[in-house]
Amino acid sequence: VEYPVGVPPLWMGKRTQRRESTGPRSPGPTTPTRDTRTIRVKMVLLGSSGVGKSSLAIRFSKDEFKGTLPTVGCAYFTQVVCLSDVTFHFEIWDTAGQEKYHSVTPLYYRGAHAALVVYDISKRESFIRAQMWLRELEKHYIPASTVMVLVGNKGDLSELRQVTLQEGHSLAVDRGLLFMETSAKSGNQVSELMLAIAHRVKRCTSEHQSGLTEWQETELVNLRRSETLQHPLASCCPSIGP
Ligand SMILES: Nc1nc2c(ncn2[C@@H]2O[C@H](COP(=O)(O)OP(=O)(O)OP(=O)(O)O)[C@@H](O)[C@H]2O)c(=O)[nH]1
Repeated sequence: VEYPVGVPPLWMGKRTQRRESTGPRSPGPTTPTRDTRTIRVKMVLLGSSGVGKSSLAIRFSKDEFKGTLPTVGCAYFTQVVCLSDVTFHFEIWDTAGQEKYHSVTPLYYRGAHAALVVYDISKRESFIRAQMWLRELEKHYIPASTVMVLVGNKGDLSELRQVTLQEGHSLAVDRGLLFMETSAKSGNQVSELMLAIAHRVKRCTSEHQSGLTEWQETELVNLRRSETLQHPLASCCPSIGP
């Protein structure tokens, strides 16, 4: 794996806890047990500008909600999700939603094991745009083994809702996607979303043998570590990233 400049690799071993957990909210994976597999998962966040991709990534990796600026190119986060017999090391690529970055986005979603298309439930336009993203992903880049997820974010803004739960659900059913409404602001359904993705990735791994990288046993340094970086090379260096 090549990491972008400034992002140190996360060392992980096979010894992890057996309880299901997703990072800081759950009791952390501080009590390693033996013989669980550790697998690296590349996950990419896509969708219009302002739908809350960065906020979701921050909520997931740090369990925080804070002011964000529009992403430039791409940002990178990590988090660990433990299932009973396997530990997933998520590498989260948070892409920029602004139109001017559209042409570089494929650099980030190629090779993704999970792709999240995010819309804002209070902005219909973002839902229409999400459908455009889904068509693009399905047509050009994403193999059947990739876990595709539709996420309706800003669920806390229900009084401003422009996209019904039923509409999101129907789109997901039509296309065979995992679907969830979340709130990065309150944290509602964010851990649940990640656990659902981990389970789906696990299932896809066994069905498709999709090339997920199993980590070799190495020194266990810190399973709870998470990193973020506003990526300085995002729009000029196609060789960065896994
Ligand atoms: N009420 C509410 N606001 C949110 C939520 N998630 C994000 N926001 C706000 O929406 C705005 C945009 O959030 P970002 O996370 O920067 O959106 P983004 O999709 O990463 O935007 P780009 O980087 O431009 O692609 C910010 O003001 C966030 O605070 C949420 O769940 N609820």
